[in-house]
Amino acid sequence: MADFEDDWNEESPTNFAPTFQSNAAGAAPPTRQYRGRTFRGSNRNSNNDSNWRERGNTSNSSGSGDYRRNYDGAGGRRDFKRDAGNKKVIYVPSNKVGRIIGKGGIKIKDLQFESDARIKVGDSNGNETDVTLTGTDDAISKAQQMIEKLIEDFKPQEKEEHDNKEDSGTRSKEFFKINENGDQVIDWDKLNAYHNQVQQNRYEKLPPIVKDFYKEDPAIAAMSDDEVKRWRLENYDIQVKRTFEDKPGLRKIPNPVLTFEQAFQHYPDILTEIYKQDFKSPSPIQSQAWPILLSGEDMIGIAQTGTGKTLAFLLPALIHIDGQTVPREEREGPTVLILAPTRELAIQIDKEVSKYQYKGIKSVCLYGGGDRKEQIKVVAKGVDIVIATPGRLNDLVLARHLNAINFSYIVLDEADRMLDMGFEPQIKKSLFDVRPDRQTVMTSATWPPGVRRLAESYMKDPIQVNVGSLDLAAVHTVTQKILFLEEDDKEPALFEFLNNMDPNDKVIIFCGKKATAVHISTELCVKGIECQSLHGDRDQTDREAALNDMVDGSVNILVATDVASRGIDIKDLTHVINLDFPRHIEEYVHRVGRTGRAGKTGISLTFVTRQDWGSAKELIKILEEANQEVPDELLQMASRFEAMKLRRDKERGEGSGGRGRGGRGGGGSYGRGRRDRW
Ligand SMILES: Nc1ncnc2c1ncn2[C@@H]1O[C@H](COP(=O)(O)OP(=O)(O)OP(=O)(O)O)[C@@H](O)[C@H]1O
Repeated sequence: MADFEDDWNEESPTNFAPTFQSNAAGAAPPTRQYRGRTFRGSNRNSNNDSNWRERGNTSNSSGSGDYRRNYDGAGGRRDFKRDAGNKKVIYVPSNKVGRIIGKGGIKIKDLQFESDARIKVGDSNGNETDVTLTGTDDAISKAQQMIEKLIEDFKPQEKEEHDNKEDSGTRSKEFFKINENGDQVIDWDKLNAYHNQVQQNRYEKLPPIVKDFYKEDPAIAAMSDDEVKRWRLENYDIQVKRTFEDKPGLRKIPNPVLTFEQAFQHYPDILTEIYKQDFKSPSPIQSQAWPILLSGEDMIGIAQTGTGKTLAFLLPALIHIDGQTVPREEREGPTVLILAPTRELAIQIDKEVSKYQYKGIKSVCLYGGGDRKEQIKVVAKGVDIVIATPGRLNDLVLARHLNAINFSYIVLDEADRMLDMGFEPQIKKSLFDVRPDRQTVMTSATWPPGVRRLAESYMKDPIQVNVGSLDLAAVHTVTQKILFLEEDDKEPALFEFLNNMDPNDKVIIFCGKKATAVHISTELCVKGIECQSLHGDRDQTDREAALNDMVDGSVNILVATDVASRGIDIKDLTHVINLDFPRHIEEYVHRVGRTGRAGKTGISLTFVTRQDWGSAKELIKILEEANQEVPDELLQMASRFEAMKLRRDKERGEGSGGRGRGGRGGGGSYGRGRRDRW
C-alpha cells in the first residue's frame, strides 16, 4: 500500500495576504466574498466583553512597516502589506487558549491564514493568558473578532452544557440500563435514538432536495419489455435490478436511452457541451445510468474500465446542481461530492469535469500532496463540485473550511479500490455529516462483499447497473498477450520490446514496486530512451507533470506502479506492459483497461514467472471471458498450483487440520469467496 495515498501530509498555511473587496472607499471594514455574499470583518471594539481585557496600542496603520493599505477608492481590490509595527495584546481565559491553538496547532494556523495577522500566545498568569496580535489594524481586528467568536462559541456551548447539567445528568442516566446480571450498562438503543433525533433536527432545517429531472422521451417510453431486453443483451448483456429488495411502491426501472438527445433534450446547454466532444452515441453504462440518475434514484454502476462511467454520473450532477430551489450563492457549501481513491484519479475526474462548462458551475480538486492553502482559498470563494480523496476531504471538513451538510449528490468512484486501500473509515467519516436524503452513486469494477456492505450502509434502494458479466472482466478491446520467462529475463525482454516500438506507440510499464519503477526509468534514461515515471515517491507536481507529458505526447513511455492503474485516461495509449504481475487480480484488469478505451483497441503484454502461479487460474478466467488465447503454459501452471494446494492441504490436514493458503496473487476481492450472481 506504500504507493498509495498519504493523504495526511500537511503543508502548514503560511501567512497569505488575502484579497478583500471593499464596498466603498474609506474605512469600510475588510470583507470577504463567498458566493457573492459579503462576510464583513469588524473594527468593533470588543472591550465591553467580560471575556476580554485589552492592553497596548496599535500604531497607526499608515506608519512605515512591511504592510501598507492601498485603497483605490472605487471599492475595488485592496492590496495589503503587513505593517510589522502594529501590535495588540489581548488577554483570554487560560482555560480557553487550547481552543485558539487547536489540535497540532491547526486552529492558530487557520486563524492567521484567515485574518492575515500573526498570533502569538504568551504566558498564563493563572486565569488569563496574553495573546499578541501583529499586523494591520484590519488584520488585528479580524483576528480578535475570530478569537472572540471562538470564545463566544465556547460560551453558548458551555451555557448549554451548564443549563443541561442537571438533565444531562439525568439524561446520561437515561442512556444506562441494568442488565440481567444487575450491572449498569449503556442502553445503545436509547443512545442511538437520541443521536438520530439530534441529527434529524439538524437535517430538518435544511431545504428539500430536488432530485427528479427526467422527462422520458415518448419513443423510449413506448419500448416494449422485449425491445428493452434485446437492447440490453446486445449491449454487453447489461443487467439492471434493485440491488437489495424490490419493495412495493418503488418506481419501475427506467428504460435505457439510445441517443444523447433522448436523455438531455430538455437541457440544450448540456447537449451543446456533449456535441463539442464529438461523441457518436452514449456508451452502454451511460444509456442506462442517465435515466436512472436523472430520476433521482441511487445507483451502483459496475462497468469495465474506459467505458464512460465518469460522464455517466457527471452530467446528471450538473443538472442536479442547477435544479435546486436554493440559489447557489445562498447555499452554505458545495452541492456535489465525488470521492476518488487516488489523487491521480481525482485529478483525472477534475479534468473531465472541466471539459463541460454549464451554468458557471465550479469545481475544486482536494487531494493530499496538493497545495492545501490554495485548496482552502478556492473552497472559500465558493464551489459547486468537490472532487476529493477521502483523507484531504476530512481534513478540511474537520478544520471547518468545508461544510459537508449541504452535499445532496454524492459519488463514490472506484468504491472497490477505496475499500482495498483501507479508506472505509474515512468514507464513513466523510458521509457521517452528509444529509441522509441525498442522492448517492457508486461506481466499481467489481462487486466484492465490502462494496455491497458499503451500499447497504449508505444507499437507499439503489438500482444496480452491471455492464457485462459480474465476473471480473478486462475490456474486450484489448489483445492480451502473456510472456513466460524467468525473473532475470524480464529487463532484456522489456528493452527488446521498447527498442522495436513504433514511433506512434505509447506505453505504460507497470512495475510491482517503486524501487523497480525507479530502476527501470533510470536504466531507460541511461540508454537515452525518454520516459516519465509515476509512483508514490514522486511529489505531486512531478506526478502531474509525468501524466501531462504522456497526454501531450512529450514522452511516450511511462514507468509506473499501481498508483496509475485506475482511472488514468491517456487517449492514445497503445500498449500496457505488466513487467511484474500485480498482487491482486483486479489490478490486472485495471492496468489492462488503461488502453483500449473509448472504443479504441490496444495491446497488453504481461510477463509471467513461476512465482505468479497463484494467479494463473484467475488470469485464465479473464482471458477466456475476453475470448483471448490461453497459453498452454498458463494452463499447466494453474494445474501445478492446484496440485500443490491439494498436497499442502493434505499434509496440513494430516498435521493440524488447517486450511491451505493460496500462493501470491491468488487473493484480491476477485479471488475471495463466492461472488454474488444476478
Ligand atoms: N459516449 C462516449 N463516446 C465516446 N467516448 C466517450 C464517451 N463517454 C466518455 N468518453 C471518453 O471515454 C474515455 C474514458 O471515459 P471514463 O474515464 O469516464 O471511463 P471510465 O469507465 O471511468 O474508466 P475507468 O474505469 O478507467 O475510470 C474518456 O476520455 C471520455 O472522454
